[in-house]
Amino acid sequence: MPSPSGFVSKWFSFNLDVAAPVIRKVHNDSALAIKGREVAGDLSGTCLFLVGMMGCGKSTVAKDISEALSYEFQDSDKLVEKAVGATVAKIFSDSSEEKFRAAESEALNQLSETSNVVVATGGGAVVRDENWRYLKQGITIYLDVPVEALAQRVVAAGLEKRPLLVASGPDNSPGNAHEQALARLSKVYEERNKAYERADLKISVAKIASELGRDLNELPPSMIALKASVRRNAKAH
Ligand SMILES: Nc1ncnc2c1ncn2[C@@H]1O[C@H](COP(=O)(O)OP(=O)(O)O)[C@@H](O)[C@H]1O
Ligand SMILES: O=C(O)C1=C[C@@H](OP(=O)(O)O)[C@@H](O)[C@H](O)C1
Ligand SMILES: [Mg+2]
Repeated sequence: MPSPSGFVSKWFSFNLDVAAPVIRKVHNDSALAIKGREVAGDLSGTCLFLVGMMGCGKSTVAKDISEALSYEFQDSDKLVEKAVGATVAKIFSDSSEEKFRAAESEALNQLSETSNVVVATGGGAVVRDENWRYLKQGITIYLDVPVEALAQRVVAAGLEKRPLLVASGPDNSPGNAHEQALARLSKVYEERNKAYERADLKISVAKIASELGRDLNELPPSMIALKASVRRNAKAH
């Protein structure tokens, strides 16, 4: 039978193991809330636009930032779906990418005239010059995530939601779903890298993970949101 003191120390070490992630989350959430209030004062209503590759976490992280700032959250893909009356995948398959891009530009145009909104843009929003006129009405934040991690996430989430990663016509590309997604994402990244760099602020998720000694995929979105919260003068660089 274990001694009472042995039992007590075992009990506490067990509970610390279980509680550590919870404590970290509570700590992180309250740090985000404090920083949110501070940053919201500086922003005075200026919109934030998150840009970056498919799967980098724009939709997830933008929601956390909006809550911390007491801002509204909008996802340009959702606005496009509402305006067209079809899912992104359906717009691509039944109409064309061009139709999707036109509706995306219109959604960004409307969002650029609002205030107190954090916007998750679609990964391709940075490609059209016209869109930068809208994005630059607010502060743009590039969430940079390595393509290897993007491939894991988009395959896990299901590729059907991201038509650009699904082969059109007979697919003769070698490899499994992960390898195919990785190859397509790498190509898209090559084409868009420079456009993402036009953002006012770049958040390297790999760098945050390495500074915190954490795995890239186990970094809570709220922690990324904390690093991505900006001051008004972020536009100056
Ligand atoms: N920090 C994170 N760590 C691990 N997975 C994440 C993280 N942020 C988002 N994800 C997951 O990655 C996938 C893509 O996220 P999402 O926010 O939709 O990206 P985006 O809008 O940039 O395409 C989702 O399944 C989401 O749950
Ligand atoms: O990179 C792209 O061109 C796209 C990204 C998607 O949004 P997410 O970046 O939220 O996946 C969506 O807008 C559409 O499938 C096209
Ligand atoms: Mg999204």
